[in-house]
Amino acid sequence: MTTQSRTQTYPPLRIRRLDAGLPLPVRAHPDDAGVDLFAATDLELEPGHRRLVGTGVAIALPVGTVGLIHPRSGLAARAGLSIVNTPGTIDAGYRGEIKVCLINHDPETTISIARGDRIAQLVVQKVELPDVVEVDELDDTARGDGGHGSSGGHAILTDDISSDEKAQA
Ligand SMILES: O=c1ccn([C@H]2C[C@H](O)[C@@H](COP(=O)(O)OP(=O)(O)OP(=O)(O)O)O2)c(=O)[nH]1
Ligand SMILES: [Mg+2]
Repeated sequence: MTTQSRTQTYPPLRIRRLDAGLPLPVRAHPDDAGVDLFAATDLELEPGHRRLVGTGVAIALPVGTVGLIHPRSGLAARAGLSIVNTPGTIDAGYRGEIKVCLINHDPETTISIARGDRIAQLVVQKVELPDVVEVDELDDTARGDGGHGSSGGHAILTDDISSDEKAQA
């Protein structure tokens, strides 16, 4: 028995199939965030290689939303497949084919993808569209300009450890 279900209705996601031989992309489960996208072509990705792959669909997102193209975790864990520019950004005004820049992160094994395989997922989110306004000063905050590990607790790279520390380790 499911414990939760949709309580809200959402505007439909308008998808145009550019490739009638592929099924309409859908969510694997009704409450999933991602709509799975198919590969429109067969391809082989050698270790470390990347390829821009068509999905055979175009969409019309409402203004004020963005489509984010995320990798699928199963393929990432099993095969090392990911997306170079993850998450890819689909602008509301884009009407071309959604393409995915796949990359094989596995150091040894070539990944074979067949036309019709689900290679990525589209997540639609609301987005702010503020005008860009130049200012001379920014307000003070507790963090200020500290970043990139300033709060500590990050992993130490082997090369960061001095030879004395290595000897003690
Ligand atoms: O993974 C992606 C990312 C983008 N796009 C499409 C939709 C998006 O609206 C357009 C532009 O994407 P982006 O702004 O990320 O690329 P850019 O390099 O800045 O190109 P542009 O100058 O066209 O904005 O390309 C895809 O099909 N797949
Ligand atoms: Mg751009």
